[in-house]
Amino acid sequence: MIECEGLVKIFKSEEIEVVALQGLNLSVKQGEMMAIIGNSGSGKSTLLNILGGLDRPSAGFVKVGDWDLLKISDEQLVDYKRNTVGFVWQNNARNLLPYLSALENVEMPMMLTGKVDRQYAVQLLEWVGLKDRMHNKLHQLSGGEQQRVAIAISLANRPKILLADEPTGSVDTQTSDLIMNIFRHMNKELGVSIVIVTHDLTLAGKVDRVVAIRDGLTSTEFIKRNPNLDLAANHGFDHGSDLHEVHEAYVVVDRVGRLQVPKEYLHALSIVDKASMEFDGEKIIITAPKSLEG
Ligand SMILES: Nc1ncnc2c1ncn2[C@@H]1O[C@H](COP(=O)(O)OP(=O)(O)OP(=O)(O)O)[C@@H](O)[C@H]1O
Repeated sequence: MIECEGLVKIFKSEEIEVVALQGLNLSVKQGEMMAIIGNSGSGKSTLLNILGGLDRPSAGFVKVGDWDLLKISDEQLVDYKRNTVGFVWQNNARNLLPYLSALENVEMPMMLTGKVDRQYAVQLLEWVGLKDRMHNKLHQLSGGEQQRVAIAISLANRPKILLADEPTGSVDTQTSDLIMNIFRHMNKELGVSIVIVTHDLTLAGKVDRVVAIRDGLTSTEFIKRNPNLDLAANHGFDHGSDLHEVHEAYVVVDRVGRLQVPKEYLHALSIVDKASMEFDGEKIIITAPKSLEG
């Protein structure tokens, strides 16, 4: 569904050039629900904005469904944004119209594509638990309820992928759990792929696969050991828990064999620009460069 290879994004201004993504690889399957984690500035939002068609990649390869996002025309991009991807932001004011009711808000994107389907709009609001409130104006709803309307809106045009940037960033733990359950339900019910960007490890623990981004590259991949642990996630897997408790961690190796060694490891061994590497038949051992004079 999503294929990124060697994806590069450079932001240029008069004084500086920032390489936000420096050859990132990522693959997401149809129907998968996964999370992307990373520190502030690691490139998460940049990646999501490219996948959402809000920003153009600089180089590399990125395909979503049938669309090649490097080659897509401006006209096709409008179609892509309306029909292929849905977006949920932390600050939901971006997709909501305060003077309209919840139902009218969900029908708005449908109107833009000329395909209003009231029954489906009501169904979406039922799935997010707001059927009883559908005729309320947005300002009559709480922040958490508005976020749930935003999820219904993002799915109005039946996108194949839902992109969520810190979707639970400004709600309490209870609402955050509710929102994650809604995502899971939508994922199962509609088969929509869901990519959640977050720096909340508790939240990341509730999906099957987590990919960590470091310095604009995918560095580590965590895969759930036992999907049935979902149950555990809902009952007590909570604050302070570490992703490692339910996920197996893997370092990402790209097609040509590159992998990213964590900075702290390199620092601990005073490895700066080169290292020695040995293979003992079972393990690959990386050490500080062995002196040639030795
Ligand atoms: N429009 C822009 N112009 C210049 N630099 C940018 C722009 N957008 C992002 N950057 C830079 O690109 C890098 C990646 O930023 P990005 O917002 O993708 O990180 P992030 O992982 O989403 O961080 P956060 O969790 O804080 O949102 C940062 O160094 C950031 O300063």
